[in-house]
Amino acid sequence: MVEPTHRVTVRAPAKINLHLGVGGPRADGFHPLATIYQAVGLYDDVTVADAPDWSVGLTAPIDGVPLDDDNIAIRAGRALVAHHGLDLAARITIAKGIPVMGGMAGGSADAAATLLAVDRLWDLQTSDEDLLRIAGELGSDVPFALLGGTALGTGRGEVVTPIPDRSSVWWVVVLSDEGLSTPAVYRHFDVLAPDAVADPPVPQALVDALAEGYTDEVGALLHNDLWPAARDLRPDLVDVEAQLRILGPDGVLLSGSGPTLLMLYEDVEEARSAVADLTERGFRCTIAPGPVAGAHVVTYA
Ligand SMILES: C[C@](O)(CO)[C@H](O)COP(=O)(O)OP(=O)(O)OC[C@H]1O[C@@H](n2ccc(N)nc2=O)[C@H](O)[C@@H]1O
Ligand SMILES: Nc1ncnc2c1ncn2[C@@H]1O[C@H](COP(=O)(O)OP(=O)(O)OP(=O)(O)O)[C@@H](O)[C@H]1O
Repeated sequence: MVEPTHRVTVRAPAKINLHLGVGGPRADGFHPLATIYQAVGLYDDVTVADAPDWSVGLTAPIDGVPLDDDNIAIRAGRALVAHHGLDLAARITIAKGIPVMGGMAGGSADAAATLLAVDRLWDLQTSDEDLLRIAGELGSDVPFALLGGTALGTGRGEVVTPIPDRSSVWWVVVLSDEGLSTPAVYRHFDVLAPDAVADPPVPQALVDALAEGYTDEVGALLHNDLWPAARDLRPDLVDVEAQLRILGPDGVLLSGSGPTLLMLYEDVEEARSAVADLTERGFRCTIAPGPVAGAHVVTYA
């Protein structure tokens, strides 16, 4: 008789920040945030299978993704097993669809996917509260990758509250050949904004526009406090941003800590023609819908 394969695959989305309000650094070095997250349709698929030891691999090699204990997916797997006081291990395989070091939280998506996959693999029945807490300990963006949809993020980004979003939009994701380091962007933010407030305000007008599904207003209200720091570190982004605005999208935005840039479209045909135009001019870009679901099981065997 053939032994059953014990294997679970979880899909987790990329995120963008429709609003990223950043305050001055706290005593622990992290920055207080008031952010509106949205999950968008670029995904990593994470498969976990019983194994004698923890290990991680990619379905295709990608520079910049560690394949040792530094990989956040292994840290997530170990953390959940330790939480339950168990001595179990898994082989983790990641199929990456989210750009690496693009400010779209690819590593965070892998951590969230691994938490859910490991929970299901061994039927650990972790409560949502515990999963979100462990996620927050792994990284500021990880809880949102579990939640998906559109949400308010506070604290250092790890405290997430779903908000109503009746918009249904298309993002043209304009990639960069080189990544940007998140800590470096935050450090430069501190230089540029030494008087940043301790408590950045919730962007109520954007919250209301999302609840009503008014894409035009959402486009006009997109905002990222890290943009001045990112464009200082990567001056080439200034010209790219200007070229994107000329195409007349409903909005343009730096994704998280960058360097990925985003164009907002309500109409998918307009988004497609922007991609065709930009591709012809040598840009690397793709389309992603938003909002989409958070981490979810796709296969169980
Ligand atoms: C830029 C964003 O993606 C916006 O959602 C996040 O703020 C970054 O989230 P993340 O990559 O999950 O960040 P973490 O892994 O928690 O922290 C990485 C580093 O980013 C900086 N960091 C992150 C979050 C935050 N609120 N303040 C910070 O200063 C710190 O230097 C920290 O050492
Ligand atoms: N599973 C993983 N996938 C990608 N990067 C990982 C992973 N585990 C650890 N890392 C490390 O995390 C760093 C950030 O990678 P990631 O692709 O998550 O960046 P990002 O999308 O800019 O993140 P964020 O938007 O959360 O700041 C990389 O330099 C890489 O060394």
